[in-house]
Amino acid sequence: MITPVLDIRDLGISFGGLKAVDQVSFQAQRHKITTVIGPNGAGKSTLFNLISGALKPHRGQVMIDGVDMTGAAPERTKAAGLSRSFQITSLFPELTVAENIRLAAQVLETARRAFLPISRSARAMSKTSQMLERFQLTHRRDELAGNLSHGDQRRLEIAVCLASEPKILLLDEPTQGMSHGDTADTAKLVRSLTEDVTVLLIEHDIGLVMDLSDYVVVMHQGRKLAEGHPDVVRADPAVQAAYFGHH
Ligand SMILES: Nc1ncnc2c1ncn2[C@@H]1O[C@H](COP(=O)(O)OP(=O)(O)OP(=O)(O)O)[C@@H](O)[C@H]1O
Repeated sequence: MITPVLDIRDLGISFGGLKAVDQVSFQAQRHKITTVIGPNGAGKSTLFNLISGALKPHRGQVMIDGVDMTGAAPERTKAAGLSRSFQITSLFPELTVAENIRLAAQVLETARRAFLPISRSARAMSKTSQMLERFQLTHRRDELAGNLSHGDQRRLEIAVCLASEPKILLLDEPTQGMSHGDTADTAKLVRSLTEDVTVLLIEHDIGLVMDLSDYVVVMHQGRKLAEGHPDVVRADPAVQAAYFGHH
């Protein structure tokens, strides 16, 4: 049997009496895009916090590539190959575009080489150039990250996440606040990421979800309401009632 890269089993957490995530199970298949959707307050961000280790679940398990990482701190899930991009920008605005990427790529150097001067961090330097080119940011490499447009910042954030060569990328609304053109470019970019990583996405733009996702998990009031291929999920009457507001 093939081990799923991410296996969520019966995951749950409560805040006071509120079951924010309740008995949620699903698997993300390697090099595919799995998207978590659901109305506001459905538990999507909490689910991401449980997977990345920002929150410890009260029940259930998080398996990364067959290894039990339940409740492991974010540094450990990161070392296990999980990288997360936040809704709120997490770049260093006072560093250049290239420096932001190189900092993340520094983990590729062996421990012995990690503290070498920048000019001798060969792997990190080459990864940085590769990311700049792939994300069409080479012409902006020496610009301060804080001076980039919103769309470019979001793309840089994804480049930073990818620079450490993770197995799984958690993207929380990568197109939020983007123009129509930037959204289309980012969708293309996210699709191309599956060459390298497995993508777990939170996205509100339902058109984008249907275009982009290989698999959709629908959450509602903390629970998994449905899962499957985008077309199957869209046709599900329970999903239509809860999410699209139809009856
Ligand atoms: N730290 C917390 N303490 C108490 N309640 C919380 C906490 N974090 C989330 N909640 C509650 O848990 C529920 C799920 O919230 P969550 O942010 O995960 O939903 P979401 O699906 O990501 O929503 P949105 O689409 O609005 O981002 C909500 O009712 C929220 O108010």
